[in-house]
Amino acid sequence: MPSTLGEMWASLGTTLASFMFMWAMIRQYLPYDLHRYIEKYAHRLFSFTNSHITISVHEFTGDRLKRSEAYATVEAYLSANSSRSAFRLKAELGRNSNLVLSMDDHERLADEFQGVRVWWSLSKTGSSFGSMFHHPEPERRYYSLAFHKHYRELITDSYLGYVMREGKASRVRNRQRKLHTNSPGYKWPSYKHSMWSHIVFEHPATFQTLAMDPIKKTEIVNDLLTFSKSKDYYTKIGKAWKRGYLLYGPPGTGKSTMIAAIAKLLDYDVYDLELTAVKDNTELRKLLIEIPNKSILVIEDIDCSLDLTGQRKKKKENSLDDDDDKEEKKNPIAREVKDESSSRVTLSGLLNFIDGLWSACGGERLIVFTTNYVEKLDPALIRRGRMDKYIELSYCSFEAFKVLARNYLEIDSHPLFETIHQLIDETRITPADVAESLMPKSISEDAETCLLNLVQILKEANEEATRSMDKKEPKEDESVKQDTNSVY
Ligand SMILES: Nc1ncnc2c1ncn2[C@@H]1O[C@H](COP(=O)(O)OP(=O)(O)OP(=O)(O)O)[C@@H](O)[C@H]1O
Ligand SMILES: [Mg+2]
Repeated sequence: MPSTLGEMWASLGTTLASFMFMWAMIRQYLPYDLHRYIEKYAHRLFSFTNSHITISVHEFTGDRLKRSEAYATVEAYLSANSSRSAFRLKAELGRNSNLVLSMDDHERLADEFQGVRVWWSLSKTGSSFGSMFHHPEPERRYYSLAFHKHYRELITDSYLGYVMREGKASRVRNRQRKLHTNSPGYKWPSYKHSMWSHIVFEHPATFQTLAMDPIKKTEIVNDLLTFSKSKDYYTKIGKAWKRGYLLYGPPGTGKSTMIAAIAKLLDYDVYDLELTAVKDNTELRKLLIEIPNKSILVIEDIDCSLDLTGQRKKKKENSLDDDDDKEEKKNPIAREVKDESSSRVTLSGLLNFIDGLWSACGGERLIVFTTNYVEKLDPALIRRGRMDKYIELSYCSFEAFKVLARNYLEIDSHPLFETIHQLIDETRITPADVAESLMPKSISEDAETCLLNLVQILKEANEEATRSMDKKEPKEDESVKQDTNSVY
């Protein structure tokens, strides 16, 4: 008898799942009012007779701003099962260029947990095309889980937890690191349009290949690893789980390279925020909400991204005889176009973004600013608490050179190392320049030729520096200033 009852429930479940599947297909082609009407009465009718429960997991939540983590996790969990039993699958590129399969729209599949059968289906509402009856509605996907009401507790208490755990593990296994950037131009963001667009991030830099003082390097690596394991600690001290890094130093000293190395070390995604493309503070907040955990938010060259002090605007407002202002007054359309194209992100908006209330949504997040001119930054932006760690990337030391020699020439020692040691200590040369001269320019060039190349460049740079020092001797203050800002 129990087996007959079991079979009956199973067949009822299958019928119900088939019905839901058919309905999801049909409703796309019906006018919006009609399918809402049918659904309303169908639900009422089913609630009298239905012995099954359905749980939906929608793709977008939180006022439709953010893709639901639960949805992505269910998708990952089902992807492992779907490749075995679903008939229509979609494929996406996963880690190491492997294809990851998941069920396609309007597909369904059965799963079993502790001898209980459940049914998953993927449905879609809305469509990108309009019809003669209605306007196009944005597409929204959702998974439905159907099971017999007899197993309510088992499914809600155990099965869903199991799906989440398995799904998360599968996401980690198949995850590919991505480089995201904010995409301007979506005036009316919709369900389909994320505020960010991305590509797969395969930067080869690691901390091993990064040329810098080894003690400083170990300290940074330890700091990062401690951060990534400190969830409980941050909760205990009542602080949002995030950390700010300010990387500063002359161009070509490895700031961007270090960001790539951090992403690799922690297996985080990179969100490269182009501040000048952000329309205003509201858009900035939306961008922040979309950034998931385990990510690095990067704002490069923060000193030239925007006029963050707001002073330029004030100055402009005051100077009525400014040519541009006159032009704008004469031509209101020109002003409008200018307003549209220029960003209205303010310093206070950015500070709120970093450590205001909004910054606490999500966790395990690094915020990295880079600049060539740390002294130009507003102190409010880089005070402790906002930027927790300042890292100076400077000119190439002998230790850093040794790392580059290992990377580029695969050597740990050479008779020329001593000469290079002496010269490099007296010269201000960036790791980028050293790297360039160490790179063989043809297949016939061996390590010695490359090292001689470097010796030559170091000597030239030294002579050049002495010459310019001689010239500028009388204006000592100015020369020091220029040296710190020099561009190689
Ligand atoms: N510390 C370093 N270790 C290893 N390679 C480096 C280092 N610094 C620079 N390089 C090499 O020089 C190139 C330029 O470096 P990178 O883009 O990281 O400099 P940056 O400090 O970000 O410069 P900018 O201030 O102009 O953005 C890199 O592609 C890398 O090959
Ligand atoms: Mg850079």
